[in-house]
Order: sequence, then C-alpha cells, then structure tokens
Amino acid sequence: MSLSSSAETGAAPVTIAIDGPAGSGKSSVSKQVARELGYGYLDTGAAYRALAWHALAQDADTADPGAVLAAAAEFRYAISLDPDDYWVRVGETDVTDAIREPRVSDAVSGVARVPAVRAQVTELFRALVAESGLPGVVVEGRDITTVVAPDAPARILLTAAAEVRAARRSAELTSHDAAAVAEALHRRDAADSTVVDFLTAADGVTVVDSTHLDFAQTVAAVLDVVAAGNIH
Ligand SMILES: Nc1ncnc2c1ncn2[C@@H]1O[C@H](COP(=O)(O)OP(=O)(O)OP(=O)(O)O)[C@@H](O)[C@H]1O
Ligand SMILES: Nc1ccn([C@@H]2O[C@H](COP(=O)(O)O)[C@@H](O)[C@H]2O)c(=O)n1
Repeated sequence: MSLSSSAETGAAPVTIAIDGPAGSGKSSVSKQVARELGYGYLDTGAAYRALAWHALAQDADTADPGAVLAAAAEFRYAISLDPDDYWVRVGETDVTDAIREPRVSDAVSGVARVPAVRAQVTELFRALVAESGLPGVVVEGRDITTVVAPDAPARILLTAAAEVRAARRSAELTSHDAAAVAEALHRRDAADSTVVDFLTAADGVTVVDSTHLDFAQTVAAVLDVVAAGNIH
C-alpha cells in the first residue's frame, strides 16, 4: 500500500465513519473506499469477533459477562489497517479466517454487549487511528458514527433491505443452508440492536441505502458523501 503519512504533516488522521447492520456491505465497501482515498481501513467488528474467538478458545461462557471480562483481561490483539493486506491476530495466532466461522458469529453479540468490553475496545480503536501515521482511516462498525467517532467529518449509515443483505451473505457462504444463514444474520442484528442503534441515522449521519445499487455504485455513493464533506 502506498500511503503518505500524517506523521509527515503533523495532522491528525481524518476519520470516515461507517455504521450499518450485518451484511450491509460495511467491510467490503469501506475497504474499497479506503483504497480509492489512499486511507487505512479499520474493521472494528474484528476486535469483538477476535475476543469471542479467544473466549471460546478458553472454553469461557460468552453469555456470562464475568467470563467475558476475564477473557478480555488476557487479550493480546493486533489488526492490519492496510486494505490490501488485511490480517487479525490474537497473540501469535492469525485468526483472520477463524473469526468468520459461524460459531464465532453466534457468540460475538454476547461479548459485544458487555459495557466494560465496549469501553476497552473503543479506546483501542481511537488509539489505532491516532497512531496510524496515515492521512485518514475508514472506520466501520455499529457505533462508529455515534460513539467511537461522533465528530468525524463524514459519517454514513450504510444499509440495505434485510432480504438483500441475507441473500448477499448467503451467496458468500455457499456451503451453508441459505435459510439458516438468513436466520443467523437476523438473530445477530436483533441481539446487537438492543445494545447499539445502527438502524436509524443519528443527527448529521447520511444514509446510503444499497438495496438497489451494485457494489461499484455503493462505493461511488459513499465517496460522494465524503466529497460533500469537503475534507482536506
Ligand atoms: N452494493 C452491493 N451490491 C452487491 N453486493 C454487495 C454490495 N455491497 C456489499 N456486497 C456484498 O455483500 C456481502 C456482504 O458484505 P460485507 O461483508 O462487506 O458486509 P458487512 O456489513 O461488513 O457484514 P458484517 O457486519 O456481517 O461483517 C459481500 O459479499 C459483499 O461483496
Ligand atoms: N462497532 C462495532 C462493531 C461490531 N460489533 C459487534 O461485533 C459483531 C461482529 O461485527 P461484524 O461487523 O464483523 O459483523 C457484531 O455482530 C456486533 O455484535 C459492535 O458491537 N460494535
């Protein structure tokens, strides 16, 4: 990745904040937007997934906040911000693929609902951006526009109709039953939305609805919002 460093200019990195429900295209669209802007890309869901993976590896009960907090105390986490070289590690273990397994997706909402865990990873996300040395970072998740970076110069809620999101996710997981994939996605959205409201746009947040847009059109729509923010 060829990126000029904000460390060279002394400026804090620009944050582009993107929220949305499961399967709305946050990771794939954010990665491409980051490439086009020459920015870094931060997948915040990966931290919650990696912590769920770590808790499961310790046979912890991810529905028990005390057990989750104990796992979080021993959590050594690292993530790449390079959209062309994405990896996630817990300690020395590369968990990039493992954190996408359905058993982790099923456990992650339990981990993400623990307030002390949210506070810990929110600080981690802010530090990763601030210390990135990059001109900007596209940060995506559920609470980026409202909690992690409420002052970001561009804040977007990326969404799509529930059946479209389920169909896109099921097209990725071809070896899994489509109805089961859709059911798991909706169950996770329902659990997550009790903790963070990522279905309605907060004040100043622009909605990009990709229900009738293809991938390239969605990326262009997000770039339009960024351009309208007149970010330097
Ligand atoms: N506008 C679009 N048109 C068609 N396919 C799309 C579009 N946006 C995203 N996709 C595809 O939808 C799938 C889900 O996207 P992605 O994994 O980026 O969603 P996500 O919001 O990050 O999901 P999750 O929160 O579950 O990680 C991917 O296969 C992606 O390529
Ligand atoms: N800002 C965030 C990001 C994610 N979560 C939780 O992590 C789960 C996995 O996220 P993906 O984006 O990888 O699907 C998600 O289901 C949430 O439980 C979060 O709470 N806040």
